[in-house]
Amino acid sequence: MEAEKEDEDEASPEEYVALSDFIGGGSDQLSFSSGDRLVVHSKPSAEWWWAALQGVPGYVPASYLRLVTAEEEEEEEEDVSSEDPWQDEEYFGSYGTLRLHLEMLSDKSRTETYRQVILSNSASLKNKVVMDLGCGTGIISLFCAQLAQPSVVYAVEASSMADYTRQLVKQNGCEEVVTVLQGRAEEIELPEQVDVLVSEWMGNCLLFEFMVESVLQARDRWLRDGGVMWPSSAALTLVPCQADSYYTEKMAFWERPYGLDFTPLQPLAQQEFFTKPKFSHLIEPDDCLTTPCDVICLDMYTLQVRDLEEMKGQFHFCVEKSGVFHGFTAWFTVHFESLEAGGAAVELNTGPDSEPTHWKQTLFMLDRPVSVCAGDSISGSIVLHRNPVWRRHMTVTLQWSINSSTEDTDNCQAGTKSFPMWR
Ligand SMILES: NC(=[NH2+])NCCC[C@H]1O[C@@H](n2cnc3c(N)ncnc32)[C@H](O)[C@@H]1O
Repeated sequence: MEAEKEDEDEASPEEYVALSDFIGGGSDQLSFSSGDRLVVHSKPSAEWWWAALQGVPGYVPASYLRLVTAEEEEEEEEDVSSEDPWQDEEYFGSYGTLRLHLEMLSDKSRTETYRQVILSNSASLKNKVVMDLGCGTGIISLFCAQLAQPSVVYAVEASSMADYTRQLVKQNGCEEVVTVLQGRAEEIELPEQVDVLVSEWMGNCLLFEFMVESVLQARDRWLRDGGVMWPSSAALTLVPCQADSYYTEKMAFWERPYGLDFTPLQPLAQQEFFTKPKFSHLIEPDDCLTTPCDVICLDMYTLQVRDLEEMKGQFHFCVEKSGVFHGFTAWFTVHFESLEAGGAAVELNTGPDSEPTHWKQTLFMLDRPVSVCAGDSISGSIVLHRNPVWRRHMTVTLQWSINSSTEDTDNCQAGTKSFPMWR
């Protein structure tokens, strides 16, 4: 085994494709997005390999990578446009493994909220027909069968996880109520319309992955008139914020490392660390410079797929305390209306004042921080522009202007920046 390993270390570089996103911890780990191509130079251990992404070297977790086959390389020579704009192979491939399901099931705030929705609507769910879109391991369908008496739950799952979901349904004695259908929700056939369409479709910054498109198509095809969407509505919330520790870690670091001046690297640092949003950011409530504001609100009954191409929101923030404006942080809240008229809605809030979730929050760093004072205002707009080619991706464009409250300076600092998520 040893000899073989050494041989591998000497092997010529090989090209691998990333099966899902990875955020590198520590300075020598490489971050990458699902679908990225990495060149693996050496395999010092089974778990961690030394690789490069667009020339930037670092350690990568071997389990996230799949060797690019000779056929794929040939295909690329022939016709690069053969790439699936939905990247379904990588997307459903990653959901065919346990890693993401474990992350979602371990997220108590998320999973308990869906359990609470079922529990608080238990009586109204009696004899109802339910569709669980993108059921994954089937947790929501199992809650329905365990906590209520629907007549049937159609648990739809496109990835290979569906085979295991059937076993879990049987293992928990729910096969009378829950029917697992493997396939894309846009393509499967249900035997009947549904009274309730429940799904956990929210991605980073609410929309990344654009699974919401599948939910809208299923709504238009399978939700009966008067049927209920869970979630019923969604809101993207934004706040101008400080991000001093992140700024220090990625930018200020280069000022005096070990007494040396490394500032010529700062343009590189800005490009590498501040060009894309930082997802899984945890903002402290104290980092908020103003009261957060809902900038985009989605009504799941009226939202149309065409609306997803470009969603815009305006904002006008009043700075409540002096500090450094490093960027904006975004998160989302979804609401589940009660099946009973007038009943209380259930809310899942992924913001800093709620229990942390696996989504955490998303940080958009400005190129240069700006000092602001209480009384200043930060006005502008946010545009979520869906990627016309890569249909699960989008670009978030923020435009802002800062109006200083102190009369003597009429400096109205303005700026705009576009952040790809992730292509
Ligand atoms: N909240 C999210 N961002 N992701 C959590 C739910 C994702 C689950 O839905 C499945 N899934 C996603 N899209 C679809 C689809 N169109 N049809 C069936 N299953 C799907 C996917 O395979 C995974 O098991």
